[in-house]
Amino acid sequence: MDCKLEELTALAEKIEAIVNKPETVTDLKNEVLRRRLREAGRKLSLAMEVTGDTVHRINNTQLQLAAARIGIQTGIFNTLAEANGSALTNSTLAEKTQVDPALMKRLLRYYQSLDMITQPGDDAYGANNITRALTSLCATSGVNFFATIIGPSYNALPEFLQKTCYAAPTDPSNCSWHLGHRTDLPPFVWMQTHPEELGYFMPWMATNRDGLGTFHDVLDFEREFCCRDVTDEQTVVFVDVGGAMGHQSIALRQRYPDMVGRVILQDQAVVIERVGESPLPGFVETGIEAMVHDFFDVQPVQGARAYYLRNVLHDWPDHKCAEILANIKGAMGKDSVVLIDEMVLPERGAPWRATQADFTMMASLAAKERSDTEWRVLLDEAGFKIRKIWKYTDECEDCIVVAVPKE
Ligand SMILES: C[S@@+](CC[C@H](N)C(=O)[O-])C[C@H]1O[C@@H](n2cnc3c(N)ncnc32)[C@H](O)[C@@H]1O
Repeated sequence: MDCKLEELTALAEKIEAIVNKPETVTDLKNEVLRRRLREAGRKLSLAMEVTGDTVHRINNTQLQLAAARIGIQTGIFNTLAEANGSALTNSTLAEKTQVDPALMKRLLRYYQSLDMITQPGDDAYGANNITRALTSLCATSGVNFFATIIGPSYNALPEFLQKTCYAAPTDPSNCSWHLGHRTDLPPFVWMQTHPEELGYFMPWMATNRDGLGTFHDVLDFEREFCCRDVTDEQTVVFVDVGGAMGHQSIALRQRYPDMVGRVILQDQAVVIERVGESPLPGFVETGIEAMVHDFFDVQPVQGARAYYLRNVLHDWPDHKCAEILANIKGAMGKDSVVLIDEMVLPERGAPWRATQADFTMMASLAAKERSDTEWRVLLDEAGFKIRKIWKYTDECEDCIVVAVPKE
C-alpha cells in the first residue's frame, strides 16, 4: 500500500473537517482548483466503494432524478433556499408546500442522505449549494426535460441495442427514442405538438452550460469577422442556425454592443413563434431578427460573415450533418465561415459531462458527440477544411471550430 495508515487517517480527518464546515471551500473562486477538488473527491469516493455501495448507488440513479423533480414540483428546494440560511422544521416545510408531513419527513430524510439539503438538527433542515442549484432555471428545465424526454429514451436503450445487435445507432427515424416514447415521430417534430415539453427544452438549451466559459473567452468574434471597413449595417454578421430562443445571439450582441451588422436567429416555426410571443430579455432590444428556416432546406441568407451552429450537428448522424452543411456551403460568400460550437472529445479520459451528452444524443436522436478525428472526417467529406479549433471548457471539452469551404 502506497499511503500509510496514519496518512490516510489524517486525510480522512481533513476531509471530514471540510465536509463539516463546507462554507470554508464552497465559495472558492479559483475555478481550476475547485474542479480539481471536486473531481478528486468524486474519484476518491468511487475508488473507496465496496460492492454494495456501487450496486445500490447505480440501481437507484433514477430515484435521484425523480426525487429532485418532486423537490422542484413541490417547492421544497425553493422554500429551503429562500429561508436565507435559517433551518426550517418538517411541519413548517409541510405547511408551506402543502405536502403531507409524513411524506415530507421521508423526502427530507432522503435529500439529506444524498446531501441535497442539510440537516443541522433532528427536526431542522437547511439549504446548501445543491439545494440552491436545484432552484435554478438550469435545474428546473433540465430535471423536467430529462424526466420527460430523455429518461424514456435511456430506459429503452438496452432493449433497442439488443434488438439491433449492438450496432451504433445512425438512423434518426428509428432509435431508442421511438421505442421509449412509443411514437413514430422524431423528437423535434414530436415536441411541436407537446408544448409543455418544448417549454422544458428551450430553457434547458439556454442554461445547460451555465457557469462554464463560452467561445467568446477564446475567440474575438468582432475582430476576426467584422472589421468595420468590410462590414456595414446591412451585412449579416451572424446567423444562429437552429439557435433555439436566440440566447447565443443575445450573448453576442451583449458582448459586442457596438458591432455593426445584422444578427439573424433561425429555427423551426414552432420555436420562432415562441420567440415572437415571449422573447428572451435582450432579444428585441438588441435588434436580433428571427426567421423560420428548416436547415434541411436551401439557406436563404447569402454571404453572412458567420453561420453559427451550436449543439446542432451533434443532434444528427453524419449523413444528415452533411445535408445541413451543404445547405450552408451553398450560401457562403468569400468571407464567410462556419462556426461550429460543439464538444470535441479527446481520445482518452473524456469527462463525464461529455460522455453523458454522447449517450443523450445516441438514445434520443441516433446522433453523437464527436472526437477531433470524427469532426475532421465529417467536415472533409462535406467539403470543408478546419481553419482552427479553440477549446474553451474542460468540463465538456467545448470547442469553437472555424471551418471554411475547401476551395
Ligand atoms: C440542441 S438544440 C440547440 C439550440 C441552440 N443552438 C443551442 O446551442 O442552445 C437544436 C435546435 O435545432 C432546432 N432544429 C431542429 N430541427 C431543425 C430543423 N430541421 N431546422 C431548423 N432548426 C431545427 C431545434 O428546434 C433546436 O432549437
